[in-house]
Amino acid sequence: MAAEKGADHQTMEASRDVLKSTQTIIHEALEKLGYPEEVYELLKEPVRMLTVKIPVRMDDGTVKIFTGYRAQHNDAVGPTKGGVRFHPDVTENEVKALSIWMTLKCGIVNLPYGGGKGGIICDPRKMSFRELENLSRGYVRAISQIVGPTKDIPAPDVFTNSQIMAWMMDEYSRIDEFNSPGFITGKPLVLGGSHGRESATAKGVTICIREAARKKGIDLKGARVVIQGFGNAGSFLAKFMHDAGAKVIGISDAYGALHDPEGLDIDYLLDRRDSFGTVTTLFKNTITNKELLELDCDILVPAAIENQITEENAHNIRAKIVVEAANGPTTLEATEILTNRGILLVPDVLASAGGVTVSYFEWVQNNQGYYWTEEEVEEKLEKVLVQSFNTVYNTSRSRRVNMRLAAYMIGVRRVAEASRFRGWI
Ligand SMILES: NC(=O)C1=CN([C@@H]2O[C@H](COP(=O)(O)OP(=O)(O)OC[C@H]3O[C@@H](n4cnc5c(N)ncnc54)[C@H](O)[C@@H]3O)[C@@H](O)[C@H]2O)C=CC1
Ligand SMILES: O=C(O)CCC(=O)C(=O)O
Repeated sequence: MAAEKGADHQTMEASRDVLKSTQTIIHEALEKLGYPEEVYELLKEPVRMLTVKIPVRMDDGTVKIFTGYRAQHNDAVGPTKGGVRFHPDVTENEVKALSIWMTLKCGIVNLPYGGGKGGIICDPRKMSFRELENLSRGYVRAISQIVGPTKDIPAPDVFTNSQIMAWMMDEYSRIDEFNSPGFITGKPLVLGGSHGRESATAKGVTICIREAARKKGIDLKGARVVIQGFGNAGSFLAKFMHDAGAKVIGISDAYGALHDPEGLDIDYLLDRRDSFGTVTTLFKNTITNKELLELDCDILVPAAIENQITEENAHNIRAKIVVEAANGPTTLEATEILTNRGILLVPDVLASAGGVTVSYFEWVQNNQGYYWTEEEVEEKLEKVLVQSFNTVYNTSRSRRVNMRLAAYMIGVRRVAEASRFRGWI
């Protein structure tokens, strides 16, 4: 019995290894497209992975050594692109998987980039402003040889923001001896940021929710929405859903969740949340993140971290549509369970691509030195995401595969073709 339990545990651990599960779907997508095995061999891991040690003098005078990563999945299509995550649970495999997802996202929304991603094992919620600045600058010094406006362009992700992008841009500009706004995206507007970047991920998710709701015949007005995570993606999304007339009945952060079947006071929560997306600590009547995911609702949006919907809770999900704002929130097994139950799952590599799309717009504006209005940015984003949603949806119907596999087929084809034309495979 004990041995059986051990085996079960191992299977569960494997199903939560985001790199392994991504590799499994890439393999399946390439097989469906008829590519030979060597294409998989090239695409199953990043072509480059740098691990760095970053010494930071802390406010108490001690020196702490942080570990950071930068993964560059594949640059056949163009320079690599993707955010930097500051989180205590960052791992090498997670960063690798995140970089692969960036390649797929860029392929799906048709951006001239490959995928990259970075991460530092740290807890910014427990660090001072000065310590965070030193860590951000130290990271850029450590990875400076492999990044740059035409090589690999970072951006924000979990627990990083426009201030951190500004420090990183300034540090790179010193190393480059040049003012280099195109080195990084998600910057403050005064430093060459783009209108609409801050809310872009949530805008993209909103467009996907709207399109998915149409397909399912759900009216957004009055629809009950649950959102896990109240940071950049989750909080803007709550606002957009509220503005669209939906009822946001549940939200959460790393410490717990809030539920009100009549609809939460989103404006109040937005006003009270801190810069790390924490708000539930202000309340007594909280529920757990686990309970939040299983609430009766029409639309569920995981917008926090990986492996939240698993084979353990997928049977209990009561939403009609699940739209992944977070990267990797649903395991392979859970994807199958939800699909078999007739729940429409809009995958991360499509639903969360609004962020990198407007990052691309920011980079284009930096390169041309001419800036667009918020309306121009929004109009362009709308076009890209509606088209991408329909391409993935139609592929999933015509090839009789779920939306995740359809999205992978579209994303992986682009990088495979670029690698083939370059003569790499
Ligand atoms: N910021 C962006 O432009 C993009 C973000 N994403 C993805 O969206 C997700 C959220 O990212 P952001 O909103 O940018 O991050 P953020 O740092 O602004 O907010 C993160 C939110 O998740 C919560 N959280 C953290 N650890 C948690 C845990 N263990 N359990 C439950 N909640 C937890 C935090 O309390 C916070 O509310 C991530 O998966 C990220 O990779 C995807 C595309 C672009
Ligand atoms: O804006 C970007 O370049 C990347 C955003 C990101 O890291 C993501 O989509 O996961």
